[in-house]
Amino acid sequence: MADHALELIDIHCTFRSKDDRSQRYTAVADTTLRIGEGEFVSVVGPTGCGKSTLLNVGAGLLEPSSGTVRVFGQPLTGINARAGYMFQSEALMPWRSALDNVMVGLQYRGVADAQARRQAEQWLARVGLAGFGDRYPHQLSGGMRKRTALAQVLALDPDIILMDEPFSALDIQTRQLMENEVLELWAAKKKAVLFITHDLDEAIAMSDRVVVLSAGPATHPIGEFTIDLPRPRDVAEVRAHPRFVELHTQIWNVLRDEVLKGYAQQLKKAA
Ligand SMILES: Nc1ncnc2c1ncn2[C@@H]1O[C@H](COP(=O)(O)OP(=O)(O)OP(=O)(O)O)[C@@H](O)[C@H]1O
Repeated sequence: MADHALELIDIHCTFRSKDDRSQRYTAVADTTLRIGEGEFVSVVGPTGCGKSTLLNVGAGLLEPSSGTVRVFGQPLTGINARAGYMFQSEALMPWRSALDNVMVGLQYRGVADAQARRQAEQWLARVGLAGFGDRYPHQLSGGMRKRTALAQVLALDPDIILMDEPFSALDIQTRQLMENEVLELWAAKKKAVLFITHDLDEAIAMSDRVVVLSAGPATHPIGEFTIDLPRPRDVAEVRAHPRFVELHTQIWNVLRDEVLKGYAQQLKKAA
């Protein structure tokens, strides 16, 4: 069905255990996740449950042990060329200026230098960094580096955007500013977004749909909620909406036990 931008169908992912190489660890099992064209879907789950694993499968960076990935109806083989990714960690090249960091993906795609420069400048301006193109990553604040990374992804105009806790390292005010900016840019272009987060408030404030994953091993979806809050949204203001509070309670009721299980597992691993 072409009305899905990304489909992960009956995905299983097993890894060799880090502690005992003869053992296998099933991180993800029986997981089906579909993202419609233009839909903003968040995946929440306890720490270490398999959120990034699923995102990597959607990106084509990790081949699942079994299951199918489809991109606009076509089976995915290799890297997902219709997707752009934004990860938790810094992806900027420290030896390149902000402008060069945004330009590099365009040049790699064969865009001529002058045009790549023009487009990169436009994208830096759109994310609020006009005039900062000649700064190197170490000369930018954490929020500015995230904006540069966002411009880098959006400049390539991907049909699917995969985001793995992109703002978790930011202070709360910068984070909310960035979340609102992402929502504005998304509303203008309506790309399919798969957004991974620990933060239930962030997931509800941003999304059309929130999928809750169980604690591992064999993580799988255990709840799915349509977020019927009005748009456009301001992520700070929407938290006071009575429907937000209601949805938060409903989702947290599903998530709470999994978070406790995940936490207990982390403690056991650390012992
Ligand atoms: N390449 C790998 N080899 C072995 N185990 C792995 C590998 N990648 C992930 N895992 C394990 O699979 C599980 C899920 O990891 P994953 O990073 O997907 O979780 P997560 O939900 O994104 O974590 P976090 O919330 O901490 O970001 C973890 O137990 C992790 O140790």
